[in-house]
Amino acid sequence: IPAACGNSFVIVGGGIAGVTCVEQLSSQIPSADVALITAGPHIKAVANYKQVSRALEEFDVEERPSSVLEEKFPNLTVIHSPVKSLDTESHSLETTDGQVFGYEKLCICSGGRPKLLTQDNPYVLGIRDTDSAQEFQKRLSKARRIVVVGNGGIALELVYEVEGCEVIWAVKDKAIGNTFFDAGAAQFLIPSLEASKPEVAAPCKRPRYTTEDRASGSALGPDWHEGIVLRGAEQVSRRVSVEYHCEVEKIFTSEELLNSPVKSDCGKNFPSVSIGSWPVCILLTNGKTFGCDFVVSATGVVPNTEPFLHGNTFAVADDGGLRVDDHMRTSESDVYAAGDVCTACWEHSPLWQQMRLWTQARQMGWYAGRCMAAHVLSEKIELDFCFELFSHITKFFNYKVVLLGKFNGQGLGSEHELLVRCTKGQEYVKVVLSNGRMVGAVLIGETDLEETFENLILNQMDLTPYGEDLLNPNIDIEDYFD
Ligand SMILES: Cc1cc2nc3c(=O)[nH]c(=O)nc-3n(C[C@H](O)[C@H](O)[C@H](O)COP(=O)(O)OP(=O)(O)OC[C@H]3O[C@@H](n4cnc5c(N)ncnc54)[C@H](O)[C@@H]3O)c2cc1C
Ligand SMILES: NC(=O)C1=CN([C@@H]2O[C@H](COP(=O)(O)OP(=O)(O)OC[C@H]3O[C@@H](n4cnc5c(N)ncnc54)[C@H](OP(=O)(O)O)[C@@H]3O)[C@@H](O)[C@H]2O)C=CC1
Repeated sequence: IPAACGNSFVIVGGGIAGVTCVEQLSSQIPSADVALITAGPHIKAVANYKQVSRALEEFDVEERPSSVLEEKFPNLTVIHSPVKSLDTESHSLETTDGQVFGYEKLCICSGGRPKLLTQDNPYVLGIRDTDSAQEFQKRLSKARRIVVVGNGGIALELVYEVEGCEVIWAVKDKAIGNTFFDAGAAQFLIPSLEASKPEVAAPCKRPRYTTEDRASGSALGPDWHEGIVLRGAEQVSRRVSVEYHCEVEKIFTSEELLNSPVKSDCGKNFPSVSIGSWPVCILLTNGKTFGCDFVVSATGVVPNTEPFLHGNTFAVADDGGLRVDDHMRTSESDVYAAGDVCTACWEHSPLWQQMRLWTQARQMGWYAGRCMAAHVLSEKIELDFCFELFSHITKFFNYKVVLLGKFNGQGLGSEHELLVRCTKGQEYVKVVLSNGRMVGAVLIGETDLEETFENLILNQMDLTPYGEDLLNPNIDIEDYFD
């Protein structure tokens, strides 16, 4: 092993968490030597950052050459090579191209990878980065029917965006979108799946993930599908059938199918299709079988700790993430972690929970950078305000979606009540109250309520006297609480 060259700070991962961490550290201690080691040729950076309210933020994400970052921070070196191994005892790591780096403080921001239903099945795809999105697009262009498994963010986006191909959507739950909302919101959204998609009026400001871009390894993010054509081989618009309350029993390739007992079932639901015409067939736990061109496994992510962290004794959470404390420190000394790779294991604010999202990757990266700087400068630092209240803005089925606090009553058991207001095709507003105080909200559509509700959640005012008037559309709630 060549002698390790010493860097004060090393950050692994050029996604949003890693890059934000680098930016924060380099701004706070401009004289510090910082190395960013990342597997892909590009880095991801936050652009057009906008603080929508105290807790809500919006930003675009740009894929940039690393030289842009190096020009901005002269003491930064970016290395494009995957980390192969880490030795926390000697405070050094080695990349696959044989370079060895020492560190005073290290931050691991290696993200996550799709948690696939099954490994090594060529008919089961996951979507994570530019490469996997391109592979999906290529396969889709020749597909007549796909099966999407999973009920979270990627599935919600795909079933709405894919055209020219029949989509069978298999969900474990009794309603769609269970990671983001409840059955009421799902009912509000379902008609959008049956209607045709509205024309997109304004072009997307964010960079498109074109086929020229090589994979960066970083996760895709907001609007990733707007840069690519998600069209199958058929001349039909969107056609989605939802299979509720089921999981995958088995996935058969056509060869396996020829000798399998489910052979006669396959095609039962679609009698006009001969069994042999599909390359793969999926058997669901509700007893139905579907032949299809391929299966999309949109079944979540696993933190990216393999294989380079082997040989160390990191404490790992149940979800596979590196456990971090309220200063983003892992269990290994001088090693921090941020973004999808880590699991927040401090005692959470009653209104916050971790979700592996773009915003949290930025916030954690930024806070980890601050903590690393504070620790070398022997300064005190307290958990940042951004971990007080969970907040997320996104878009599903072309509706603006805002989630605040315990938006699904997470962890509240039966100790909560719900107020709901819904206007079909326009808005869905749900408020979660606990002991008369607002603890969460789901706002779908242009409700304009996010700032007021955020304040009501943060100030924990007793709302009992207002009763259902809280959602009375004839009362201007903003004035009410001024
Ligand atoms: C299809 C899709 C759509 C999404 N849409 C949204 C959305 O609309 N809103 C939202 O909030 N979130 C969304 N997300 C989630 C969001 O993209 C992630 O939470 C976020 O990008 C995580 O950032 P990260 O920096 O932790 O990890 P990543 O972006 O995954 O970055 C990890 C980095 O580590 C590098 N790396 C990995 N292993 C090594 C190694 N051994 N050595 C060196 N480098 C390594 C990778 O190359 C990469 O640069 C989406 C995710 C996907 C997949
Ligand atoms: N607009 C946005 O905010 C978007 C965010 N993302 C983020 O990107 C990441 C990846 O997205 P995605 O893959 O959709 O992950 P999610 O975590 O959002 O959703 C995964 C879904 O798959 C279900 N699931 C897990 N295992 C199985 C299984 N074996 N069979 C059937 N269903 C299963 C989960 O159910 P259960 O929860 O019951 O385990 C859950 O409904 C997530 O962090 C997500 O938050 C992605 C796209 C858009």
